[in-house]
Amino acid sequence: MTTPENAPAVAAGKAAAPASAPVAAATHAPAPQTTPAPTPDTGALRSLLPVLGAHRLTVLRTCLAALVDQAALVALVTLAAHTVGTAVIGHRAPSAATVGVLIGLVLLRALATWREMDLSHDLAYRVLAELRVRVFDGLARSAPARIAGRRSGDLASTALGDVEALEFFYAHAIAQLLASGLVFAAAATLLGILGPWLLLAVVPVALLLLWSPLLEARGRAERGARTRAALADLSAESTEAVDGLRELLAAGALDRTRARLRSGGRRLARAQRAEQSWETGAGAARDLLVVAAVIGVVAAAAHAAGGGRLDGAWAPAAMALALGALAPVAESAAALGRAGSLRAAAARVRAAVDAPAGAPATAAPVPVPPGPLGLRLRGVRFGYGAAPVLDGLDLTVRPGETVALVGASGAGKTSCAHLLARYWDPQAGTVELVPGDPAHPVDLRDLTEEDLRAAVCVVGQEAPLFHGTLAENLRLAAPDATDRELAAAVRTCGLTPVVDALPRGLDTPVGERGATLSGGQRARVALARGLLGRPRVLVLDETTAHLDHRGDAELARALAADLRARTRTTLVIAHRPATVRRADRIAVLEGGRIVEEGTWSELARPGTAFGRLFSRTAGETPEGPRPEDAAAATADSAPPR
Ligand SMILES: Nc1ncnc2c1ncn2[C@@H]1O[C@H](COP(=O)(O)OP(=O)(O)OP(=O)(O)O)[C@@H](O)[C@H]1O
Repeated sequence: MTTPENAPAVAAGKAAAPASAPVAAATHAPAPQTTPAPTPDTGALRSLLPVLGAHRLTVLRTCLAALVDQAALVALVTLAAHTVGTAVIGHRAPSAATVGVLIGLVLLRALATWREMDLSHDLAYRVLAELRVRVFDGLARSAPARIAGRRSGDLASTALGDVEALEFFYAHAIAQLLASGLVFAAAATLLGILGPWLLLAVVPVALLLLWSPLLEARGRAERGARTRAALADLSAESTEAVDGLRELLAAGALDRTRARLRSGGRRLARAQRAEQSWETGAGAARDLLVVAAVIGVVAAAAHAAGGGRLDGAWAPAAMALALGALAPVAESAAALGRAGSLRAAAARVRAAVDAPAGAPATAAPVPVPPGPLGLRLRGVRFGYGAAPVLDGLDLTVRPGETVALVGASGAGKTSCAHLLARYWDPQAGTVELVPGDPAHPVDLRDLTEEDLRAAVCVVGQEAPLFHGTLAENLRLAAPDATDRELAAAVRTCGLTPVVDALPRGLDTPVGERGATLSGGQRARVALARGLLGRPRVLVLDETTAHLDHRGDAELARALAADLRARTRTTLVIAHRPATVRRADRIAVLEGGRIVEEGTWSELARPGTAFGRLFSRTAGETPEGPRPEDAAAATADSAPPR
């Protein structure tokens, strides 16, 4: 199971990082963070090969086209050289049949090249499209465990850049290797028939060519890993800079950001340069080897022809045959080398594809009991690192009840909400839904994802909206919601004036992340979105923190008046006293467990943890709220229960 401790390491496909550190990485960290180049993973490319399984026929056709392409070339140059040799030595013009075969080979080669390119790219793009979805599935399955501590640009880099980099491997390397092996075997056999001694120049060079990528594999993998890491950092840095442009501008930090981008760009350029220089050098070395082999064949063939052991017309043909056989081997060696440098990309993709589920699916799901549902956390222990955030937490919210969960900042309230949404599983204890008959609770781990999402809805403070219309955003969790239901949710959440003021009402695009709405309006949309799914358990994590006191009170009134409120169970996480005061009961979280429970009047006494909390966090004594809270609470003439 993915635990908060191991998730980031699993995610990055690299050595484990301290689990508590990563949260800050998602923000606009002032200091540049660089992704360490992961250790090259020898099996990464191989492990992605099964993805080709669904495209066996295309793989076969691609290999066949590559084989015809390479064989046609070798046959063409060999026959052409033999024709020239015959013309020079035997003074015989080529026959019409020879010319016909030469023309046929040219056409066949052109056709095969086109077909091979077409098929291999079709195969590669289909495989990449599938891999992208698998990467997304892996990220979704393991979120937020996996994405905690990873920067969104880094994730985008995996989902797009790393997958894209593998195009070469799928489009060229595989078919190339297979075809060049077969063509070389055939050409070498022919050379052996012409004169076994010719093989002495060709076979050692072929072996050397194929051995060279293995020799330099480690170095290549390390250089490739450095490039992928630099690319991921630059992608993360750029994404964060664009996302936080306003904040950077306001903080006067644009120059520093520019400097960071420049330094990231230079780091990437250095890494790419190092790869490129090596590639160029290795290419030159391969060319030298091929030329040396061809010269060897020419010398041996000339010697044999002079000694009458070889028909002179075959001497140029032997040279062409050697060249034709070795050139694809050299290309395969280049492909193998390049594949080595793709191992880092493959490792990152594999880490995403194979990411363990943050909340593994159950093998034997149980149904959610009908009727109102309460919730219960029993003996829950949970933490992100060595130290637990929640330790032996017990909390029960009865069906239909509204409980306010309060605690100092960092006490673990949001962690409770995340356990209820099953973003994580507790390390000990259980999180349960409890029906009217408390003897038959169901553990969240025994529910299907679908049932859980239908029963429990967690609305956070920063629920982002998506690019699209307001209606599309509202229907996120309930795509089949009718216009009437939409209008009702809009009314309940006090969005009617907002919708009326929009140029196209509910069909108005809200901009990326809901940029055209205010924070309070976004919070209302998030709540309406949650209500449309008709959850039986609603968890509001500082959902109304962006609203003013009046808005908060209005929303509470509307929620209480909502027909389903009688059966809906609500856990409210809030700092605002007026919000807390409306709850039926208050639970105080301190030191990882619930230390006090009771109504406002029971707890609002000096000397209680609740009293200490509110005098500290709200500048208010528990005996009496501040004037504005008192006003809001009074205005709230219809407390929920
Ligand atoms: N993904 C995470 N990785 C590591 N540590 C985390 C993560 N999320 C929260 N924490 C830590 O867990 C502790 C509890 O955080 P949590 O968000 O649950 O507190 P909270 O009571 O909701 O705080 P607040 O009232 O400020 O929102 C904090 O110390 C926080 O730094």
